[in-house]
Formats: sequence, structure tokens, C-alpha cells
Amino acid sequence: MTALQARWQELADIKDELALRDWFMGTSGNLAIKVQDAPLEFLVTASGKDKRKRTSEDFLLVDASGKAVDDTPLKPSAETLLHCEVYSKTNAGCSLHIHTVANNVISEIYGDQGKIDFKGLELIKAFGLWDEDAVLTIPIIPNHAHIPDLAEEFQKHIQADSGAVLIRNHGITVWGKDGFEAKKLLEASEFLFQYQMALYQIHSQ
Ligand SMILES: CSC[C@@H](O)[C@@H](O)C(=O)COP(=O)(O)O
Ligand SMILES: [Zn+2]
Repeated sequence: MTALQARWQELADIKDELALRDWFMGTSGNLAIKVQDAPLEFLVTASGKDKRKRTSEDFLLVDASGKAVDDTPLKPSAETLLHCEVYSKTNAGCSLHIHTVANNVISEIYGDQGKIDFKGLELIKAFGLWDEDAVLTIPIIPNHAHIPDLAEEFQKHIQADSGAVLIRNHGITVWGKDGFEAKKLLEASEFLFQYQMALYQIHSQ
């Protein structure tokens, strides 16, 4: 199996798992996985597809600028530039972006603060935060419609080889060493958002 085939299968399996959670409503979401460095090439989801279906046209290979490497009628995700920022600034191997009700609601409630902090919750350990008084901060950025502007805003918050950024009333992008790590951060983030939303509802009664 070539590196390309191995990464394709890895990303297709992640896509299926996220689809089972119903995390691709209305064709939203996009996924990427690095295939090689120097020159950088990564697989990214084709734009506008029903990501619950598994087909041979789900992904295409793009370069560091997000352009298709091969001659193909497929269009890279509209948000490919965000994935480009991740791979150009870190050693991450996988980046995932989804829209959920919980991540949208949390991004709106805490959007004016530009971040949300989580403290004293077991699941922040998924981000490597093991100390009792550790705080997980997830930045929240404005949802610029112009993707180069969004990518510019987004890249300011890429400070490590793994992380997460919320885009206000849009969704979340996470990245990690490989598919397993990125999916772990995504699931942990969504747990934390659902928890916070439930708490908010109780407190506002
Ligand atoms: C159809 S709503 C979602 C899109 O506008 C976008 O935010 C998204 O996540 C998916 O776009 P795509 O171009 O399919 O990768
Ligand atoms: Zn999106």
C-alpha cells in the first residue's frame, strides 16, 4: 500500500466515524490528512459533497497553496486554506473541521470574549493538560466570509502541533499529530461544548 492509499483509507475511516455522529449536516465540514512533506501534499475533502457517502471522489491531493496536484474535475474544500495554514506552521498530520449545534451555540455565547476556558473537567486531559488547576483555552474567531481573511485570522492561533479554534457561528477546526489525535481532540471538544451548553441552560432557568 502506498502512503497515499494508506492516508486515503485513514481519512475515509475518520469521515465515516464522524458521519455516524451526524457531524456533516448539509454537506458542512471538511477533513485533511498529510501525505508527504517537502514538497507538502495533503488529501482534502472535495467541496460540497455529501460527506456521509463513501466514494472514490471524496478526497483530492493538494499542494501547500491548496491547489490540486493532479488534473481533476474535483474542487478542493472551500476552506482548504485553513488546512494549508495548519500544515505550513506545524508538524500536524491531520486537521478536521465540523459544524455542530453545540460548537455554534458555544461560539456565539462566548464569541465576544474571543475564547472559552475549561477548567476542572476530566476531558481537558485529551489536550495533554493533566494538572489539577490546568485551563484549556479555545480561541473563538470571527467568521469572515472571505476565506483568505478567515485563514489569516485562524493562523494567529496556531501555536502548537495540536490545537483547536472555534469559528463563530460556523464550526471548529482541530489538528493533531495524526488522524487518531485529531479525532480525539474533536470528540473531546464536542463533549466540552455539550457540557457547557447543558450547564448554561440549567443556570439560565
Ligand atoms: C454548506 S455549509 C458549509 C460550507 O460553507 C463550509 O463551511 C464547509 O464546512 C464545507 O465546505 P466544503 O467546500 O464542502 O468543504
Ligand atoms: Zn465550514
